[in-house]
Amino acid sequence: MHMIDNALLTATLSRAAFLLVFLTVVLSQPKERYLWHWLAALVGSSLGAALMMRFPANGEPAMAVSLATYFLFMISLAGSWSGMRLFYHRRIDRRLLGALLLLPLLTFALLDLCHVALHYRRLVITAACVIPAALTVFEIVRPASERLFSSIVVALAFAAYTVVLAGTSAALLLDLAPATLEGLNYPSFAVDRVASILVYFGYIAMAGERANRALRQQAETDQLTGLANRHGAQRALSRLETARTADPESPRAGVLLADIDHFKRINDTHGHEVGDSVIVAVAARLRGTVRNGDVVVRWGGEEFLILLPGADSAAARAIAERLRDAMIRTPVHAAGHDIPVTLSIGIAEAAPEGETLSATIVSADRALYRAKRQGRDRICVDDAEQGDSATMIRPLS
Ligand SMILES: Nc1nc2c(ncn2[C@@H]2O[C@H](COP(=O)(O)OP(=O)(O)OP(=O)(O)O)[C@@H](O)[C@H]2O)c(=O)[nH]1
Repeated sequence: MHMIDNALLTATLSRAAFLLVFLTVVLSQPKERYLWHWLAALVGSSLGAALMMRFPANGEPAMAVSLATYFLFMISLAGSWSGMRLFYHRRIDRRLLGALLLLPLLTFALLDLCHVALHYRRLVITAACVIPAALTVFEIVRPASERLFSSIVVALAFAAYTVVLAGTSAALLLDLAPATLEGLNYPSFAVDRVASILVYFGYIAMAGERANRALRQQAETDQLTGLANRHGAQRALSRLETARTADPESPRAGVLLADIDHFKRINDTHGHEVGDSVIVAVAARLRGTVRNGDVVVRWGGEEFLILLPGADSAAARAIAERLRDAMIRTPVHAAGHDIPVTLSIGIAEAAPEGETLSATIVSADRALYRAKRQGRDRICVDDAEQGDSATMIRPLS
């Protein structure tokens, strides 16, 4: 057996093993269309490698075998590209996909009819392979809303394919490489061995990384309002806390706890679904009233935490007034009812070198409790600077 046969045989067997693993991944998430494209790509490259074993080392196989083999390799590269587009929620241009698959084969057959030397026919196929390989790299590196760590591995693999294919094309064009299978394939085999492993595992890692992110996002998001939930708030809290600890001169941060007044009555009068709509409307109003860098959290049932990085006490009070006014001015419209909603708000300030943010939230909660006790629809400030050891709770309205 030739060395090239050995190489092809082991490449084919290892591809078949990877394929089996990948198949289980696809079947576990059958709705992810990109996985089916990548599966087609992997099947294409496995069958292509198997068919290539039938190529004579120094000659040319039957035309049908050549075309079938090159078609499978085109499926492999074009499927990688189309799968990558679907992965990033991009539309696939069917005409481009068709051209990537068929144009090289048509050109190869046409050149054969015109008795063009094998050398140049193989050049056409090799050069055509560069396009989908480079496009796949482009789909990964172009700006996207989602950056996945594991995609780097796949991008590197396709960059290697692009370089080797382009290099082989240049060598064929300049007559530097023999058009024999051995001459053409030895450099690409070495790259293919490594790159195919990166691609197979990279695909699985990309799908897994995205699924993990989605799960984490889900766990940290309140499903009713779309705001961060208490669990999700921990990340923002530790980010702010780290910044405060690292820089003793860091700006203050305002902490507000806002609670809908007499919410139980709203539920009892209008029903739980209307109650839900009120919570959603209040969440949207809170989010719409604060700045982009501020953090709004659904802290509990009808309670919201608002973190205002950089806001001193006066700024936090002004924002709390704005929130309270926004609620008073416009009743919430839900299920045909205009429901008046008021908020009680507790404020505390995390001063530089002062208490931790978690402790500040406890202070804001104390101020909120006082606002409730004093009649609701009001703002109270837990102002440590006003007293010595005891904390002053000052109602603002
Ligand atoms: N519809 C709906 N109700 C909720 C949700 N979460 C909590 N609740 C209800 O909110 C009500 C809160 O009642 P309380 O804690 O007594 O507070 P309140 O009626 O707003 O009175 P104060 O806060 O003292 O002004 C409870 O009846 C909870 O069942 C939710 O997601 N949807």
